Amino acid sequence: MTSHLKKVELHCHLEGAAPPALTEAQARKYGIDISGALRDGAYVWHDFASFLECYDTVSEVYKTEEDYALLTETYLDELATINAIYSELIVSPDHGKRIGLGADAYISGVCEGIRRAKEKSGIEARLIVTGERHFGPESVIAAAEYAAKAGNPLITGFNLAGEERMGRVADYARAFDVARDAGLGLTIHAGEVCGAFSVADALDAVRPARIGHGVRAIEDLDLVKRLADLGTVLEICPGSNIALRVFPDFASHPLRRLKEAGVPVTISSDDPPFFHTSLEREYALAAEAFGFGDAEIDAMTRTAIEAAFVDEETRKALLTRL
Ligand SMILES: Nc1ncnc2[nH]cnc12
Ligand SMILES: [Zn+2]
Repeated sequence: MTSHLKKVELHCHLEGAAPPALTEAQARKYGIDISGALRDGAYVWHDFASFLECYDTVSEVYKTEEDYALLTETYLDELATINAIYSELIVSPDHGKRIGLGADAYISGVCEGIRRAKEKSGIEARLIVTGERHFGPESVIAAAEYAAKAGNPLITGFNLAGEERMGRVADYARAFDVARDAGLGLTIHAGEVCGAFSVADALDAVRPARIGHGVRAIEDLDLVKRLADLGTVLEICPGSNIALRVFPDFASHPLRRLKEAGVPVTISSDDPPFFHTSLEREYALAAEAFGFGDAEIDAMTRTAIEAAFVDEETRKALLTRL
């Protein structure tokens, strides 16, 4: 039982957290046929590439500032009911631009959702702006420049997501220079679809404080030691990894082995309804599938707070609440 534990998540894509019922209502509101991406209350995809397509299709039904406020508020309200005290949401102002809403209105809607949720439950949230590899290096640089110039105190990090098989991390390094110079925390999706080399790439080209997933580092034990020595924090999303068949089952998932090798690990949900999961289930899995006790799970939550992209005052307050 992990329902009583305080929870924190460092890795959740905002549009990836859209509840199917809300997406259905949005599609109806705009007269959009969503049946290719959402059927019988579940998102439809069959591999990583079709998951990314489904994700982009779902994103299309969130169109206005208020749609984004509602989506953010809905997700954070749900998190608050399971004892979550902090969430970092991965957001794509680029998407706001693509749909004609504009990056500022997109972010402003998300911030309004954060404000509403915090007013009700006290839940804290911050935003990690992401570039998407499959839209190319120039769009990733533009996302970093937007994040750097926004001057929005809730934007505290920069990420690289999307099709991991497209290009190498070095192709996107300039975007991370921009983000680093602006004082943003850095994290990169790596070692999810591609093997250990992509995690090594991330360390060589950017050396981020955190890596999204990173689980396939287990294929190279020297690299695992390097992660442990550097203290690079992994944002591990076991349910996502099983749904995307990165590993065949929880018994072969390396969460425990990475932790025992001294790599700082944390638990997140990634794109919960797409992967038939939730932060609540990920915490339950930590106990039931991986055999961690309450104290070990609390220690991972503490690691997450210590690695969070927040100001020191907020970090201290979160540690006190834990
Ligand atoms: N798990 C994932 N990996 C890469 N890009 C993503 N975008 C949304 N979810 C993602
Ligand atoms: Zn992700």
